Amino acid sequence: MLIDGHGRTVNYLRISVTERCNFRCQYCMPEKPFSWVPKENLLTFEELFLFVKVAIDGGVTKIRLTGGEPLLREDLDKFIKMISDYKPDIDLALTTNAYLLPEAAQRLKDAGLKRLNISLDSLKADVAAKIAGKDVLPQVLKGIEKALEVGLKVKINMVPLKGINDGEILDILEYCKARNIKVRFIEYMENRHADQALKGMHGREILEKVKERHTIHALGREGASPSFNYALEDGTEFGLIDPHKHDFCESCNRIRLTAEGNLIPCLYFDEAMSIAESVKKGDIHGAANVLAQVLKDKPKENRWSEENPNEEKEISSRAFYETGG
Ligand SMILES: Nc1nc2c(ncn2[C@@H]2O[C@H](COP(=O)(O)OP(=O)(O)OP(=O)(O)O)[C@@H](O)[C@H]2O)c(=O)[nH]1
Ligand SMILES: C[S@@+](CC[C@H](N)C(=O)[O-])C[C@H]1O[C@@H](n2cnc3c(N)ncnc32)[C@H](O)[C@@H]1O
Ligand code: SF4
Ligand code: SF4
Repeated sequence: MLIDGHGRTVNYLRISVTERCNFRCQYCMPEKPFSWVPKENLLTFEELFLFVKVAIDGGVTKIRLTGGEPLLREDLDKFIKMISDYKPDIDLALTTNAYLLPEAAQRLKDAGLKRLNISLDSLKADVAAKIAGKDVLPQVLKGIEKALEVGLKVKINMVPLKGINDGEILDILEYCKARNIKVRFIEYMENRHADQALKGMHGREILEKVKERHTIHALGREGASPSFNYALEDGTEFGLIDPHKHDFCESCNRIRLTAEGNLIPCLYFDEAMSIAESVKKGDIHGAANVLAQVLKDKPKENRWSEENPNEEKEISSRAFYETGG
């Protein structure tokens, strides 16, 4: 078992396979970064897999591939198959913007992928284009339908933003309800890479919108997930991810690995330690030692603070496109 310095069990590894993306979401990467990590600095899938084996052997039971946009990385299905063959019962999932899913979904499923979390912020083409920086909606909707058709389990992530897509919370809920998929509304997390003019919706405001049409009751948290779940009157479930509360940090079970081999103990902070040197040498013990050190130093909680008029809001300098969210 992997236990961190605060006694929490870590069994969830999120791997960002690329920081590149085909979208420019306002809350994540409104402009192309000044420079990408050069291709030669990326770890190969064989090198990443060496660490995956260390993590699985240590006690990781859930792996999520993310990015940037993970479907931009060539041969992703081969990496999925390597992990799935090594541990067939692993909870193996992917977070994607779905743009490339229409042609990729079947391959991902065949390779052993089990679940997909898909970002869908609007059902209006012009609003989706405003958020993502290009016309994406038709392709994203096609991607969702294809994923369902091939039998992948799907969840939807929506980030409600004031004055942009805040009027669509009920529509996205209806869209998901009709397809029997769960939506999680994510509070916008302030960070230095986002468009600084954005205003996120507070979890309380999101719930108020849902209550305009539904009666809801709280179900609670699902294990160590940051999502707090609710049910509508007919049993339809949805979730709220609210990082401005720190209660889910108490049971944090995750670490993050970037495409260049930085092992990140917490989504909020800049700290990281590299496994690149070890995995490039095939040094399993070296990689395990870096993992042990990162677990030891894992922060207790993030610093996104509750709305407090007397306090300036904390802003993370971590890029979501680098950590994979
Ligand atoms: N504050 C905080 N937010 C997180 C963390 N992990 C995920 N989130 C938020 O939740 C969003 C959705 O995460 P996903 O990539 O869908 O993964 P997940 O929520 O672990 O997915 P499930 O395995 O389906 O529960 C992320 O983009 C973040 O906004 C975390 O460790 N801390
Ligand atoms: C960084 S993206 C990577 C995977 C893929 N490109 C996607 O968009 O699903 C992962 C998740 O992070 C979320 N995200 C990005 N920036 C965020 C922010 N500032 N606040 C809250 N969630 C954010 C996105 O909505 C998405 O669900
Ligand atoms: S949220 Fe995902 S799709 Fe949007 S810019 Fe970031 S990495 Fe790309
Ligand atoms: S903010 Fe940091 S400590 Fe809290 S759940 Fe996320 S990774 Fe864990």
